Amino acid sequence: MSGLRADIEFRRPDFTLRAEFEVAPGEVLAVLGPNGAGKSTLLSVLAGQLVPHRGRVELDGASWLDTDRGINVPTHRRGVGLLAQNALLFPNLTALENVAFGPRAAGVRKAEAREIAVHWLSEVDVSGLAARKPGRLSGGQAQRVALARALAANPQLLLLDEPLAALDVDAAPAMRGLLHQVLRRQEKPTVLVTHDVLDAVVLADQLLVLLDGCVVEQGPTREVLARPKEAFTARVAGLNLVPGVAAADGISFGDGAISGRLVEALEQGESAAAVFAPSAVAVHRERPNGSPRNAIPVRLAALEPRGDVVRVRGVARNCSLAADVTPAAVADLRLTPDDEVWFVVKAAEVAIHPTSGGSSGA
Ligand SMILES: Nc1ncnc2c1ncn2[C@@H]1O[C@H](COP(=O)(O)OP(=O)(O)OP(=O)(O)O)[C@@H](O)[C@H]1O
Repeated sequence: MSGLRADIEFRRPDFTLRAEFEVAPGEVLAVLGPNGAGKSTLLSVLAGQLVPHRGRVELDGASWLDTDRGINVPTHRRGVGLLAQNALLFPNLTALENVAFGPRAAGVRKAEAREIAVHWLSEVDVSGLAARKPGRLSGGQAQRVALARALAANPQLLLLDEPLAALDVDAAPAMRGLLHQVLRRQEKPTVLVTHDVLDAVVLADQLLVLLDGCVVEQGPTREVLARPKEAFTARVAGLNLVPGVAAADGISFGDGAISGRLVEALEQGESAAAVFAPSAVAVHRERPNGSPRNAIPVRLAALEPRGDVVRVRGVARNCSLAADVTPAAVADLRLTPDDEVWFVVKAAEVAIHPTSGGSSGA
């Protein structure tokens, strides 16, 4: 089979990681989980830096690791491209020389390695910085060069380890948008470790949630996040996420629509999601008349006290949604599970993100 297949069991005295997954060529798998869940351990096993007690890792049918057969291909022969939190560029080389380094190390002639580097610097939108050394690059620019360097080596497998975590709030969205563009053109499998659910929404086709070394959720990103089974996933998701397809000023979602702010340019019909916070949602018994706000029909599932507010959970066309309202509002509206209500949210509070994957989910 082509793509990545892994079945791993890694033990430490107080910790065991068990995970089994496949990532098809061109697909992105996001691994999400709290501190200590085992995300870095999993990446290190894929990269060959840690050897598990039991396991198999295969890429395009070639075995990288098979503990039963005593196979363990060393890191430098796995063809893994790694983008870490920090760019880790060679300080004495220019951006261009940093990117050309991988091809040169693989025996490509100087002029050709330079051409490859020029191509990848342009793919990540930093052609103008080719002659600069890392000391004169911003964090976001350095991370783009590091991405170009990882891709220029023509890796069999791309590993992204919290690639946006060290960027400031201005640089992270731009880099996320760039990764979205670059990864959708990739033909190799990618594994992305992240704390940020938005990275999974925008970049990943598949999502694997780890808790204490165990896989607690696994499946298409939008399905897992729209219908989280685990409280942890619902909490990290923390945001309402409605999968659909891009429409004029938002998404269409079944026979309804949700308007919002486009985070990136989107073509109509492209797969997209509307993302908004539970605190932005008001709950109404009747559909508000003549209001420009979004109104989504919801069947209530549960009411959970959370500090000063009550989290009202409901389901709209198979998608779990949450609203945070005051206890007084819950009492006024006499909300109880199974009620049919309207979740109302202003378009200005809704972000429309492109999402990975071909299926519309609408
Ligand atoms: N070098 C090590 N030696 C011993 N135990 C370790 C080592 N590295 C990690 N651990 C432990 O293994 C478990 C998994 O850690 P891991 O770093 O894979 O988690 P993580 O999900 O990447 O966490 P974070 O989000 O904090 O980076 C944790 O219990 C951690 O304390």
